[in-house]
Amino acid sequence: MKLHLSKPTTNLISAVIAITGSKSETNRLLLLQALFANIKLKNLSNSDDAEVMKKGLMVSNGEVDIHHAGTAMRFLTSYFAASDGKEVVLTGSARMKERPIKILVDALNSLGAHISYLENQGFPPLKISGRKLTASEVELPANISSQYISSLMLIAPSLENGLTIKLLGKITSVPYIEMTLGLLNQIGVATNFKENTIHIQPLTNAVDATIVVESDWSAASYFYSLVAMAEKGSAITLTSYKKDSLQGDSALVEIYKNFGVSTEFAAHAIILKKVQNQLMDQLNLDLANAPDIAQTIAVTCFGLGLGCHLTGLHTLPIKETDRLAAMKTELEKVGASVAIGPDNLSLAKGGQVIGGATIDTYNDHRMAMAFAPLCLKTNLSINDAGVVSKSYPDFWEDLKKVGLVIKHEGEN
Ligand SMILES: O=C(O)C1=C[C@@H](OP(=O)(O)O)[C@@H](O)[C@H](O)C1
Ligand SMILES: C=C(OP(=O)(O)O)C(=O)O
Repeated sequence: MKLHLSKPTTNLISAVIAITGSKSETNRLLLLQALFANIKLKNLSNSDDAEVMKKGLMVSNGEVDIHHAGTAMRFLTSYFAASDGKEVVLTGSARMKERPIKILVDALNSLGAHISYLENQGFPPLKISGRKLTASEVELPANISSQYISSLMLIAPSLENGLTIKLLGKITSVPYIEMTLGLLNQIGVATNFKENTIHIQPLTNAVDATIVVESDWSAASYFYSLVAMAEKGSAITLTSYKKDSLQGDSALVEIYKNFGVSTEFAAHAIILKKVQNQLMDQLNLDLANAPDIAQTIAVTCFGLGLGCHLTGLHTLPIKETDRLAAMKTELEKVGASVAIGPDNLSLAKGGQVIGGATIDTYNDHRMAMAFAPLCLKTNLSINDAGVVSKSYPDFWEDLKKVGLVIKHEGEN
C-alpha cells in the first residue's frame, strides 16, 4: 500500500488521540500472565507484535511464527525453553532470521535448556525442547540487545531458585531492563539490580492486581515530531500517559523542549504544544537509552533545518532493518546531507526539503512513521505504508484526525 501525504488545510493543528498500551510493556506482561494466571491486564497494545506474542503463548507443540517481532522472538525463546514438555520451532520473517539470538541461546543452554538452530548458527529459526531449568546463575554480554536480558528476567521468578544474571560489558538500552524490573515488582517479585548484577527471587503467587498498561511513548514520538514542525500554538493531546513512566522513550518530554515543544501532564493525558521556535541549530544527543526514537528525532531535525549528531546508535543496524543505512538513503532522498558511522548519525544543518519524494520503508514501521510528519513541510509518499501495524495499526487513521491529507495511490 502506497500512501500520498500532504499537510492539513489549516496551519494550526489540534487533535485528541488515544494511543493503545506500550508494546514493550504488553509483551512482558503477556508472558508474566502466562506464568501467573491471576494477573489482570488493561489497555494492552493492539499491535501485530502483541498479537503474535498472545498467539505464541498458547502453543505447546509445533511451529510458532512471530513475523517481525523482536520482543516476541526473544521473550518466547526463554518461555518455551523453561516450559517442561513443550516442543516448538520458533521462527519469524526473513529479517528475523538475520537478527542475532546466540547470546540468549547460549545463556539459556548454560542454564540447562535444549535449544538448537535449524538454519544458520546463531539465528532463528530455533528448535526448543522445553524442560525444567534448575540452575540459578547465568552471565551474558549486555552490549548487543537488552531484550536478551529482559527475556531471562521474565522467566526468572518461575524458576525454583530465581536467577542471578551477571551482565558483561557496557549495558545497552538500560531503561528496558528497568521496565522489566518495574513490572516484576508490580506483580510482587523481589529484585535487585546493582552495577552489573541482577538478582530475581522466585515467586509462587503473583499479587492479585489489575495492571493498566501505560500507552506507548515510542508511538507518541511521531506526534511530538508533528507538533515540532507545526505552527506556533499547535497542540495535540495524547492519552493515556503518566509522569512516572516505565518507558525510557518518555525522554521525549525533555528532548522536544529543544524544538520548542512543551509537555503538560493532565489527568491520564499529555498535551504537546508548540510554544516557541527551536532553541538551537544543532542537536547533539546520546540515544543508547532510547534507540527507537532516533529516526523520529533525525527527521524532526531535518524538517526544522537543524543539524544533529546522534550517538549511541550501535543497536540500530540489527533492528527491523539496518536503520542507520535506511535513514541515510531516505533522508538524502528528501534533500538531507547525512553521514553515518557504526553507532552514529550526523545530519548537516540547513538542508532544503525536496518535495514529492517516495520514502521506502524496508519492512520497518518506524521508517514509515518517522517520515510521515515531514509532510507538514512538503508532499511525500510512503511505500508499503501498512508496515506500521507492527507497533501502531491505527497510525494513519490517527494522522487523519490531526488533519493530514492521506490518500491511497490512485485516489483523488
Ligand atoms: O525490551 C524491549 O521491549 C525493547 C528493547 C529495545 O531493544 P534493544 O535492547 O535490542 O535495543 C527496543 O529497541 C525495542 O523496540 C524494544
Ligand atoms: C526495535 C523494535 O522492535 P523489536 O526489536 O521488538 O522488533 C522497535 O519497535 O523499534
